[in-house]
Amino acid sequence: MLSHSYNKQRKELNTVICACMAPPQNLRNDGSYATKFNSHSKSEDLSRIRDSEDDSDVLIECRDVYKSFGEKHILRGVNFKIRHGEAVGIIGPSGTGKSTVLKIIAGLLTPDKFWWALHYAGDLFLIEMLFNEQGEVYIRGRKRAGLISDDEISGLRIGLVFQSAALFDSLTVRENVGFRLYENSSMSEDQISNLVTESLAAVGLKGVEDRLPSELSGGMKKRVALARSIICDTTNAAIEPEVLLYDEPTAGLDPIASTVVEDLIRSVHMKGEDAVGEPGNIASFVVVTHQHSTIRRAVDRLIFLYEGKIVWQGMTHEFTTSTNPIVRQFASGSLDGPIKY
Ligand SMILES: Nc1ncnc2c1ncn2[C@@H]1O[C@H](COP(=O)(O)OP(=O)(O)OP(=O)(O)O)[C@@H](O)[C@H]1O
Repeated sequence: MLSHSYNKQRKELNTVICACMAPPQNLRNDGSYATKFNSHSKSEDLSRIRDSEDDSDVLIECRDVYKSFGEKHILRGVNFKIRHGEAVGIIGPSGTGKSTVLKIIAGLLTPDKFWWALHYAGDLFLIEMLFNEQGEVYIRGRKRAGLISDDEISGLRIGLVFQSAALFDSLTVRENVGFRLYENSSMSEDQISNLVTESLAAVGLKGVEDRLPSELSGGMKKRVALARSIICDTTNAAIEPEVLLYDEPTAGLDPIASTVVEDLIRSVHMKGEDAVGEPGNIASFVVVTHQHSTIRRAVDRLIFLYEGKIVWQGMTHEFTTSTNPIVRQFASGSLDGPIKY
């Protein structure tokens, strides 16, 4: 039974949650559902994937993406591809635009090269504005034209798991986890409730369905957010390939809780096995993180963002042996080097 708070606030919350987590549906223009991808074998060499000329397995591509906030030019031509089956980390100094990249991929922000500057000339303030090319985001080879409501983008669900877990305080865990299905599926409350319990079990939580977020620890909240991001409509005929974007999933957690979350992220990936022994349903994932343990444990490939550009890409094991001075300084935490604070 849904709580009074749920019914009272569902309209307002639906607006928010659609922006935060409801990904584009898996419908093609002709109304049919997109088909499943071919899976890569577990032993596939990711460096070969990275260097492959064949782009048929590219799920997301950022091509020369720019983003400014007023006079702050944050992204200055970002290029990378995320392929089916990949586990990718985005790292780099604070304020370099990592979260901004995730929000652009998720459709919460659009790339732009619009900026303004305020000049003072005599008694006058002059505002200078400039529009220019903005770069492009491609989802399975199709250019994203607008924000997340853009119906043209189909065939790939993209979920963003926020650093803060972003649970709705007045809703129970069940309502938080099942929100997307309560709003967008034809499933009964009982069916959704069963799926919620399954999703919670997949992330190692039991018997918390009726609790409010305020009754959970920080680590439990992150797990609930993860359960919310992996729940899917089982009455939907097609299994939708899905990409999850995690924004600093282990920030603020103690080392053991971090390990739990890092393993959970791996477990819901298609190459992993969740807490109840089922294969994960996440095709690829991208993690923004500052934590070395998360870099080592949760991802296979790294993208290093610095001053709005990608300055290094490599496999995780190459990170600590890189001769790139920016990467070396970041990996060692040294105050000496090209990165200035
Ligand atoms: N909506 C916004 N309006 C104005 N400035 C913004 C907005 N979002 C981000 N910024 C600015 O853009 C810059 C990059 O922010 P972003 O959160 O992407 O960095 P980050 O690399 O994820 O940083 P951190 O590692 O500290 O989380 C920061 O200077 C931030 O203040």
